Amino acid sequence: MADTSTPNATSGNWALEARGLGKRYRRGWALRDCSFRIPAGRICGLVGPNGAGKSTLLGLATRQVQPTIGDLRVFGVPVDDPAVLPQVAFLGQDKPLFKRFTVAETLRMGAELNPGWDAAAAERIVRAGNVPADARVGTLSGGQRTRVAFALAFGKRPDLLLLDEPMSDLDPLARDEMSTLLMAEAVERGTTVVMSSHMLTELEDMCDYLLVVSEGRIRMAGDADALVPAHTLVTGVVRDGSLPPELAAHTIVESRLQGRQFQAMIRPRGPLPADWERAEPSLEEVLLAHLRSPDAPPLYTQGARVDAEGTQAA
Ligand SMILES: Nc1ncnc2c1ncn2[C@@H]1O[C@H](COP(=O)(O)OP(=O)(O)OP(=O)(O)O)[C@@H](O)[C@H]1O
Repeated sequence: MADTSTPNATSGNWALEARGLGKRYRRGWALRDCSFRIPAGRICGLVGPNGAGKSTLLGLATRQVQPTIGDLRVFGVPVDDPAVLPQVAFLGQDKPLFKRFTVAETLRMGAELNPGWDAAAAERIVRAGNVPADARVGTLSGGQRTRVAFALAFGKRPDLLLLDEPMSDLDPLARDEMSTLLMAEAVERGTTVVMSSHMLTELEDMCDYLLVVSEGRIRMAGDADALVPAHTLVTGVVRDGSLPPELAAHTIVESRLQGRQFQAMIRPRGPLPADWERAEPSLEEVLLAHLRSPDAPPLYTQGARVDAEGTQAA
C-alpha cells in the first residue's frame, strides 16, 4: 500500500477534503451533504450507479462545476485557489483534445502549458501504443485518443490525478498497462489518484481507498482494507417465513429470503448466533450490496469522516 505521507503534497495530508459539499441543478440535488477525506498518496475508487453524482464530484474538484454549498479543499487549500491548478490533472469521459492537432503537436502543447512537463513519460505512453506522432487526433481510434489523453495527464506530473471512467474504451492490454502505470505513479511519486469506474474487479485490483456514492450522498468512505472486513455475509434457516429478529441487533446492508433460508450482508455489532453460517465477503460483494441498497446506513473508516460544521444544506 502506498505511503500516505507524500513528499509532493506539501500542503496537507488530505488530497481531498469535503465539508457539507453539495451541488444543486435545476432538476434537484446532484450531490448533497458530502463530507469526506481522501488521504494523499492513495488510489481511490469512486463508485456508484449511473447518475449517482461521481462526475459532479470530479467536476467540483476540477472547478468545472461550482458548488451550491459547502467547502472542498485540495491538499488543504480551497479548490478555487489558483495554487491548486498546477497540482491537479483531470481526464474526463469525453477526453477533450484538439482534433486538428497531431499527436506530436498535442504533446508540445502539454509542454508549453505545464512548467513541470515530463516529456519522456508522455512520449513513452504514446509510443507504447504505437500511436503515430504525425497522426491528427481526429483520425485516431477512441482507445488511441484515450492513450494520448493519458499521456497529457501523466506528462503534467500532477500531485492529484482525477480520472472519470478512464479505461472504458481501452482494450484489455492497454487497460492492464494503464493500471500498472497508475499504481507505479502512486507508489513512486506519491501521486494521489481518484478514479471513477463501473468495473468492480478493476477497482478491487487497483484501489486501496474507496468512496461510494449513491443518489448524491456518500455511502461508504475509507480504506478498502477496513471497509470490507467490517462486513459479514450470514446465512441461516428461516423459522416462521420472515427474517430472524436477531438480525436487527446488527447493521443490515442487504437481506433476502430464499425459500427456507435467509441471506444478509451485515455489519455485526456483537456476537452472531451459532447456527448462522458466516463468510467474509469480497470487495465486489460489499460494493454490490451497497449499490443495491442505497438506504443502508453509511460507513466511514477512521479519518475518512469530517464534520461539516458551519454548513447547512438549503
Ligand atoms: N449540467 C447538468 N445539469 C443538470 N443536471 C445535471 C447536470 N450534470 C449532471 N446532472 C444530474 O446530476 C446527477 C448526477 O450526475 P453525474 O453525471 O454526476 O452522475 P455520475 O455518477 O457521474 O453518472 P454516470 O455513471 O452515468 O456517469 C444526475 O441526475 C444528472 O442528471
